[in-house]
Amino acid sequence: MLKVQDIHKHFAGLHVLRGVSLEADAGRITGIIGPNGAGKSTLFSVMSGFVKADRGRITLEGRPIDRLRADQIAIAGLVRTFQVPREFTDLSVLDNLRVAASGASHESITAALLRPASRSAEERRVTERAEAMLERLRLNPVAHQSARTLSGGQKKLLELGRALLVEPRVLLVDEPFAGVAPALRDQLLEHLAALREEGVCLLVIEHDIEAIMGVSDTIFVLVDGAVLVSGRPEEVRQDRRVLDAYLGTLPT
Ligand SMILES: Nc1ncnc2c1ncn2[C@@H]1O[C@H](COP(=O)(O)OP(=O)(O)OP(=O)(O)O)[C@@H](O)[C@H]1O
Repeated sequence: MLKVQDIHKHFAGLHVLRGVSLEADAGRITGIIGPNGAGKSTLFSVMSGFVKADRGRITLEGRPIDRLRADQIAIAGLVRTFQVPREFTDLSVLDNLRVAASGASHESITAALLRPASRSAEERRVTERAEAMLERLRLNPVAHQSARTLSGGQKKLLELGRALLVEPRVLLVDEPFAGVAPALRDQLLEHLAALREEGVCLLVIEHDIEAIMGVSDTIFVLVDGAVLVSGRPEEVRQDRRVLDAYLGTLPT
């Protein structure tokens, strides 16, 4: 589904990505781990078009996407979430989801403006999709609260919901469990597993090694801007080079 080949990126003389290549399949969870500063989030930014690579190629189902803008890449089917959720803090939870649902609307703005009657039908459809997502994420009790009042875990759920309303085929999830209480962490894990069942191609960056090893089909270990090791979680866990990269012990 997603093929990343030989990606390089410099920031002000710092060689942050040094020839990263990886592949990820539909209906699979691909975990990306690595020490702080390894380049994991930069890799997501490059894949999703927020940052342009200096060199390299990215294809989505064989179609090159590395020259597209972030919005064009989202339309092509690849969407990312952020380590620090980027919700609209002044809007309610429901309205945050409505904005995401309207962005994903197939009806063009022009058509809606030309046919006002259909606009309210479109608005109803947007609200219905947002409400269905509220339900799916069990965020109904906080639907009318402003997003800034949410807990860390609820913000991660909202961020996931906003991404899902774009109906991605490839979803990049950046540190879903950071700052999340155990109960919501389990809920987030369930959502990731459900999305895999639905055939979404998931790539997940995570420092919680136990959680990511437990849910991933394949793990890539990024160290100093390059893939050090990849494989099934149980293989990666025992790899000497991985243990060395983590100074002898894998964090939990
Ligand atoms: N926009 C930027 N300008 C300059 N340097 C940057 C920029 N973005 C990232 N970097 C640098 O690139 C390196 C890799 O950062 P990145 O956030 O991709 O690492 P990471 O593996 O995601 O780390 P963490 O696990 O701590 O989130 C770091 O040294 C960081 O300071």
